[in-house]
Amino acid sequence: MTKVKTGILGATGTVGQRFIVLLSSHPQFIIHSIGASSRSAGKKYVEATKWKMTSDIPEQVKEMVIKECKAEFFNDCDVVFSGLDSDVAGEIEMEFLKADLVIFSNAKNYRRDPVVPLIVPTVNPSHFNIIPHQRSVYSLKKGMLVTNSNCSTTGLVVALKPLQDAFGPIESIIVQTMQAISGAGYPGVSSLDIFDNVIPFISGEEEKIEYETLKILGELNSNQKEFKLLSSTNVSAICNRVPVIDGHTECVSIKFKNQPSPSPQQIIDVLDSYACEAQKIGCYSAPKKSIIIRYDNDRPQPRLDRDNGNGYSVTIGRVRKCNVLDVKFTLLVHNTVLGAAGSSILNAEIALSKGLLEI
Ligand SMILES: NC(=O)C1=CN([C@@H]2O[C@H](COP(=O)(O)OP(=O)(O)OC[C@H]3O[C@@H](n4cnc5c(N)ncnc54)[C@H](OP(=O)(O)O)[C@@H]3O)[C@@H](O)[C@H]2O)C=CC1
Ligand SMILES: N[C@@H](CC(=O)OP(=O)(O)O)C(=O)O
Repeated sequence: MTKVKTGILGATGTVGQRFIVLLSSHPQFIIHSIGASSRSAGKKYVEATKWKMTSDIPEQVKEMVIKECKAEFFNDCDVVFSGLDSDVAGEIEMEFLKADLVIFSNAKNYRRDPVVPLIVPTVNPSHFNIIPHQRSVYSLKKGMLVTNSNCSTTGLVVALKPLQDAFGPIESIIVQTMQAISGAGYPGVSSLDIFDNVIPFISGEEEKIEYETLKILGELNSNQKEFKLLSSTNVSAICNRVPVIDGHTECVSIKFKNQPSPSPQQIIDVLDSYACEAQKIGCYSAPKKSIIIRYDNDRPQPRLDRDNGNGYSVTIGRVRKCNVLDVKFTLLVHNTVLGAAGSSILNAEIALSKGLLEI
């Protein structure tokens, strides 16, 4: 089988390193080109990177020379994954799109764009249907730009999607996050700030969760050209940084529009039996279970549950009645796997199976 040639932008960063690990053993994709800033360009990967993954740098990547993130250097890639800093992602990703390249981005820059889908692979792959329209807007033959969501939003929508499908619209969502340090990139939050501490502010995070949830759980109009955001759902997010390396924990309370609301057991049954499209079509990275339910009172925990489903599952526990809204629970998502690089990769697998990639 011909492997899909992939490029990685921001390959030296936290998300970029996760891309390297996940792609180095991928049966369909091969790492072909890597890019980062001009500080790293021209250097061998092993020399330019402060490697922070628990496995070693894959042999095939160590000696690769980092390129500048210019479309001309990635023209021969079938797919380009972006883990670029959002300060530069906007301009670079647009240059790549206009060069008719295929980009799967982790950055926030185009998530709100009316012709760019915001796709969590285990939730809303139907939003790929906007791609023909995007291609006509930008006069593209084979290129496209697909974003995946903010890492905390990712965990939240995985839990809400099956509930919305089964029980109808969700009227109110209140979510409090406890987000890992790796979410801030490298070197990120200083140890003097985060050790023995909790920081009750992550710039722009609450606004992203409150907006992105409505786009992802919304739908495409029947003409497949416009996203219809959920309009009658209120989302309130409170975000905290905590001294955890990987894995975002979220305490969620929700109220359904339709009353009487489902019981906690009905909620558990629906979450537990959720099978997403990526699983059904047999995508390589799709977890066997998108949602893993834990029944113990003290789970999920980041250290114990973040690698469930190789980091592609969301783990949910403590599902119970809420005395203010209808139901509350705690969830855990791996912020750099399903919350970042893994989502891009699984999105690319879905695009491949939908025939959207020209290889
Ligand atoms: N960490 C996480 O959990 C999540 C991150 N994201 C998003 O993913 C993206 C990457 O995040 P993260 O990996 O944490 O960030 P890092 O700061 O760890 O890495 C940033 C990367 O961008 C590169 N870069 C910086 N400036 C330039 C430039 N001028 N030109 C080209 N490349 C440049 C860096 O290269 P160099 O090493 O050469 O400086 C590095 O490879 C961000 O947009 C972030 O918001 C999304 C979801 C979760
Ligand atoms: N802000 C997130 C990570 C991130 O970069 O998010 P986004 O891709 O939405 O900017 C965190 O700190 O955990």
